[in-house]
Amino acid sequence: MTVAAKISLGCIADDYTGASDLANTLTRAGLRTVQTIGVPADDLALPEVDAVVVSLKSRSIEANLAVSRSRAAETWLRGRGASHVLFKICSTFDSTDAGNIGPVMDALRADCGEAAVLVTPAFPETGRTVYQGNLFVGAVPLNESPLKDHPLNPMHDSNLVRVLARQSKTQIGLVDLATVTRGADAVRARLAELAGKGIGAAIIDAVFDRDLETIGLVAAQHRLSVGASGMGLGLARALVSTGKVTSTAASSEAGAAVGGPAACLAGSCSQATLQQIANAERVMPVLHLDPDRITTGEDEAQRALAWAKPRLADGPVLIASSSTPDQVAALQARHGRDAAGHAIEQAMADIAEGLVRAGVKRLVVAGGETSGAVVDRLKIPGFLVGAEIAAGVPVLRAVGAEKGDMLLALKSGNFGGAEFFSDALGLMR
Ligand SMILES: Nc1ncnc2c1ncn2[C@@H]1O[C@H](COP(=O)(O)OP(=O)(O)OP(=O)(O)O)[C@@H](O)[C@H]1O
Ligand SMILES: O=C(O)[C@@H](O)C(=O)CO
Repeated sequence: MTVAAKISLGCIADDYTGASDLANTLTRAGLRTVQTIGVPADDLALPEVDAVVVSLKSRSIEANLAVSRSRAAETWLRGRGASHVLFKICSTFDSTDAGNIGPVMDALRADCGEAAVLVTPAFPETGRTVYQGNLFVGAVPLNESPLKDHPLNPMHDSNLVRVLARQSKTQIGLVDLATVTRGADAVRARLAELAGKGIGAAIIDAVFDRDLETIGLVAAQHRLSVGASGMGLGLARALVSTGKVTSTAASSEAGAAVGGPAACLAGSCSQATLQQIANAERVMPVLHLDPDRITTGEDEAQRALAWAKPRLADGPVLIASSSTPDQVAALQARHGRDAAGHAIEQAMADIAEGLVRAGVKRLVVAGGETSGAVVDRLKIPGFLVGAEIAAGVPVLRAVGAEKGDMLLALKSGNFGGAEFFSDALGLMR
């Protein structure tokens, strides 16, 4: 990839929707940003940028693989001059006791020799706040939120000091809100105190964007941080306010229209996505896939494509595998969690491939794993960031794609308003 100047910020995201969420935040904060799919090939030509977000699909894979892929991304980013690397995780800390946040953090920390790493999934714009190390999703603790029913990583403990300690080899400390409120020097002093005790990482509280700005000022002087888009916001604002980045991100190229047929795919089973699908039924044809048939190897993708193709000329369509938590649990009990998830992701990728072959140029995908499967199948190497559809979800313009110009929106399961699908298509011309 041609990145002419040294980049100011390197980011490794553990899924593709999370990467576009972060790329969106960095762009809005003024950093010229590109999102790449995996570690870029040497011949991928991209514009000069301040930040690169390397998207991995490493959230729910085996921890060893997540570590080796993250390390490869880190090597690439540091090789392009990134003195700070942000490991972007989910704002709801999606992971299991086996990882992958702890193992990846431990490996990256060892590689760069960081004494104590700041960690926060806070992203106040989407209702994710951290207080006394406990993550809140809106008004409720993580373990009472819909994340308790996540198909791949159900979250049953809201205390992130405990959650991360179960995954990491180092001890985990806390930098509390009272310290953050006293400012960057107080945070630095607390971090030094923790490092002095051999504590290698700390969950840091944040409730408002101003907390993230304080955190960003401290983190930017370190080599590594772990967090969601809020940490990105803090780092980006620190880079701009200290004059390390002087550019202003504005990519008119990313916003140019592509025309052509449009379609939406939903593999997320989050409460937000279920509501968005129900609302979409009022404005576009919706096909509900049969997850049992997919998991037993029936060709649901062909049925979906036969249904969609004749409708594309009349306007957008939506194809969804999404089910309620009870139905998801029942399917997983019959077929196994990973087998069911994988089969459905591959069916979604088959459908996306068929739709693009049929001329679709504008594609909205709901769900991180689902987006990963789709983007991989379409062999898209990277994205430029366009308009913001909803907090954490930008319009993306594919760069270097075999199929030419395409616009995509990759929606994290829980993001977006009730009319997300029509909101997205309204901005993807
Ligand atoms: N009806 C279903 N029953 C069981 N699993 C399903 C069903 N529909 C989709 N899945 C699987 O559930 C998982 C959903 O994960 P995905 O990351 O796509 O959405 P999400 O977790 O809501 O989004 P995000 O990671 O962005 O928060 C995928 O593996 C998908 O294949
Ligand atoms: O941080 C978030 O919540 C999202 O960007 C995400 O990673 C969901 O997959």
